[in-house]
Order: sequence, then C-alpha cells, then structure tokens
Amino acid sequence: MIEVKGFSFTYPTGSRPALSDVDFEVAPRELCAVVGGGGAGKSTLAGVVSGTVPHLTGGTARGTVRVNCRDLDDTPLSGLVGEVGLVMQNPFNQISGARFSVREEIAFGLENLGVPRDEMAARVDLVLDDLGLTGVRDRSPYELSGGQQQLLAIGSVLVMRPTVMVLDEPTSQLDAAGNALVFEALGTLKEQGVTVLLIEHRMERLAHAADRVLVLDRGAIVAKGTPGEVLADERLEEWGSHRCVTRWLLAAPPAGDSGRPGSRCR
Ligand SMILES: Nc1ncnc2c1ncn2[C@@H]1O[C@H](COP(=O)(O)OP(=O)(O)OP(=O)(O)O)[C@@H](O)[C@H]1O
Repeated sequence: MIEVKGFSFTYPTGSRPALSDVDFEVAPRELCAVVGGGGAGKSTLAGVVSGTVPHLTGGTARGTVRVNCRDLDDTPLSGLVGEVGLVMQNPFNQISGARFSVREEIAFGLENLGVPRDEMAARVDLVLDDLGLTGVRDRSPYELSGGQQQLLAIGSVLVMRPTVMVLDEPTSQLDAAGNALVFEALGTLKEQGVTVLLIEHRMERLAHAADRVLVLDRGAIVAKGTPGEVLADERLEEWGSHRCVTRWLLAAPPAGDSGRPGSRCR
C-alpha cells in the first residue's frame, strides 16, 4: 500500500518544486497509473515512492510518504529491499552484465541476499513461469528482444517478492510486441497482490490496465479517478497528455473498479 500525503519536493538545484502538495493512495492489488507531460514530476514521484528521492538526490521535502505503513523518511533504502521494487525505462541498463543466462540473472539479487540454493531455484522457476520466460531461461539476457529484456528486469525485481512495484515508463523503449508483453506482465503482478505504480506517458493501454489514473502537471496532481473519468477529460491536452476518446478504449471498465480493495494502516 502506498500513501502520499501533502508531499512537496524541491531538488537541491531546483528553482521551483518538482512536486507540490501531492496526495494519493494506492491500495494493495491496485494498479495506479501516473500520466503527464514532460517535466510534470512523474519520474520524481517514482523516485519518491521507491525511496531514492530524497534519500539519494538530496533536496527539500515536506509531507509524508508511507509504504506498507512505513514512513520512508525514517526508512533507509536498504530497509526497502524486498518491499519496494523499481523498474526503469531502459531494460538494457538494468541487466547486471555479471550473469550468463536469464535464469542466473533473475537469481542474482537472491544470491546477494544469501537465499538458500533450493529456495532460490524454486523462486526463480516460479517467476520464469509467471512471466512466460521459461523457454528462454538458458539464453543470454543480451539475446532477448527488448520486450523480453524488460520482462527480465521485472522478473529480477519480482523474485525479491516486493509488495509494491514502481515502473517508470517501462514500455517507452519498446515496440508494440514488447509493449504487449509488459502490459501482460502488469496483470500478473496484480494477480500476485502487488501494489503497482506505473508511470506511463502513452495512454492507449491504460484504459484497460489501470484501476486509477493520476494526472500530474507542473508537480501538482490536477486530476485523479478511474481511467474512464480521467482519459476522457478534455483538459488532458492542456496538461501535456493526449486525450483518448475512442469508444473502444473506454468501453470496458477495468476489472475491480467497483470498489477499492485493500486495507488501511492503523
Ligand atoms: N536531478 C534533478 N535536479 C534538478 N532538477 C531536476 C532533477 N530531476 C528533475 N528535475 C526537474 O524536476 C521537474 C520534474 O522532472 P521529472 O523528471 O520528475 O518530470 P517527468 O514528468 O518525469 O518528465 P519527463 O517525462 O520529461 O521525463 C522538472 O522541472 C525537472 O527539470
């Protein structure tokens, strides 16, 4: 579960806040998409929820960010391993380069944590199966397509069993086939109970994939709601995002939209 309340942040060299008074929650098993134009604050928000901002960047922050009821202000980055996973734009940059096969690459993080060999093998096989990578398990990560490499990046995070995953434009470097693979994987994450924050500038797939959509503009949330509500908003273009009005796009409400699942912190 992600809870962000009254959060503002300015980079050390920033002349204005990158995020201003941001408020939202994402419940367990929910996929919340964040859209907005260039410089709206999307990647900064991804960094905030994954704990790198302001821990690694410095800067001035106000407000609270809690993940699974833990205040990130008081939690060192090492304390988030296994709790929050981050997947970035370019899958190529996320491959360690230290392992020869897909299977070994997925096992890499578990090896570093000293997870026993049998458990590690079982967890890796499960992730390979969940993401449809079993057929390429013995291949070099560098022989995979862009979409498969992004699945590998997702798998390397998923194997750590995070309860929250943040994906910062995971499809921006991929072709249509790669896009489809990643969006399919997002469904798998949700099925496994992962809370997902997806930064995405392309709207096409959000109508069916997201439970909630937030629109950021110059650091502030200017709209939030179901995909049907937000993607049909005439102001989207003003905010630097393209409006999606085609009937087929909004025809089917996303699964689970009738009520928000999940729990609250006490
Ligand atoms: N490391 C940094 N130091 C100073 N300012 C930064 C830094 N990173 C981002 N900014 C500024 O913070 C604001 C928000 O940037 P951010 O990258 O979060 O937006 P974005 O919505 O992800 O944009 P894009 O879609 O272009 O990647 C921008 O004004 C940007 O110039």
